[in-house]
Amino acid sequence: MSVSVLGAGAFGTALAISLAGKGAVTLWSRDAGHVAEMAESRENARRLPGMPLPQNLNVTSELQQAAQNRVLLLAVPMQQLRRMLDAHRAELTGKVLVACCKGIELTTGLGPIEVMREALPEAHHALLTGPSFAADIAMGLPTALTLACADPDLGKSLQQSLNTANLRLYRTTDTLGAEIGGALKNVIAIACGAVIGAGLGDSARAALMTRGYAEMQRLARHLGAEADTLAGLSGFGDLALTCTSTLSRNYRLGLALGRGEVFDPTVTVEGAATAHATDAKARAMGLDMPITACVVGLLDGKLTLDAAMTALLTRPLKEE
Ligand SMILES: NC(=O)C1=CN([C@@H]2O[C@H](COP(=O)(O)OP(=O)(O)OC[C@H]3O[C@@H](n4cnc5c(N)ncnc54)[C@H](O)[C@@H]3O)[C@@H](O)[C@H]2O)C=CC1
Ligand SMILES: O=C(CO)COP(=O)(O)O
Repeated sequence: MSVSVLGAGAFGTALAISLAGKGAVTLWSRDAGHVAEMAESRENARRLPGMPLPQNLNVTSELQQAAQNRVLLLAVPMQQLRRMLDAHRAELTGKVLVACCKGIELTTGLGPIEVMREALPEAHHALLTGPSFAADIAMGLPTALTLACADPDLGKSLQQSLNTANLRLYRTTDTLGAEIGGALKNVIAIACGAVIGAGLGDSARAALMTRGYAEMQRLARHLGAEADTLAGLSGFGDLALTCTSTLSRNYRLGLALGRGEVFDPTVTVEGAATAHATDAKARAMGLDMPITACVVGLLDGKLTLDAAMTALLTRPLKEE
């Protein structure tokens, strides 16, 4: 099955490089200048420098060309997904769309699968998510991800097509659980970065990861996802990676917050919008998500880290 990747950011480029080990791949960017640069240098110097593009990786800014393939990986940030679907409805109708983004849409509270179902019901939908840094994938280092698809037959077929020499795919039909895991781990990673940045120690981080995981499961159960999905790569796996590595942009934003430093606003940090979307959704549902609420307070400058820690440490005592 031939594949195209739409969105030539770090992740899209890394996936295209890995998939090119199996056969021809097309990588689309909306920016013709960027495509010309990549075609000339055989590198995506803007987003994934130092990783050569294999010869059978074709770069294009013509969506019609990329959309000749049936399977399209959508590797744009979560808050851009709907805009992309709306802009290219004609070309994307009837295709197999695999969202590769992590987050909750700010305006609707929906995850990537739900946004695709709403915006383009005339397509087939799946989600690729889990612990992986773009640079690791592009370097050929071993990685395992979750391929979530409600249709079990399509899920099996995508698992075969998208599995590569260094990208091992596990599948699930619980798309909601996979969405929640991938989205919320970024929020908890911001919190973990903040406590480490402020010098509050590894024990505090372990507490936040564990109680953050409880928050993720609470939301998943409330929305009808399978709590077990959260124990897999898309939840626990990605939480472990993102909360402990300075390669993570979400964790680095947290570090900057904890140190009182400014963070580059042009960097893609999915957890910021997702924290706001999740906090609003949890409040509307009457669900207790105190770490997410604290992250929102920190991001908005309405809560100091000291105040956030006091708020978390003085909550009523309860069973684990
Ligand atoms: N970078 C990584 O290591 C990983 C990223 N992801 C996820 O992949 C998604 C994308 O992240 P990155 O590639 O890292 O971001 P990035 O910031 O490197 O690239 C995003 C790309 O999307 C393009 N884009 C933005 N809006 C667009 C639109 N409306 N239409 C077409 N193209 C558009 C931009 O031009 C840019 O090339 C995020 O949801 C992220 O969480 C997942 C796993 C690993
Ligand atoms: O999702 C990722 C790792 O699985 C990448 O993390 P960041 O978006 O925080 O860089």
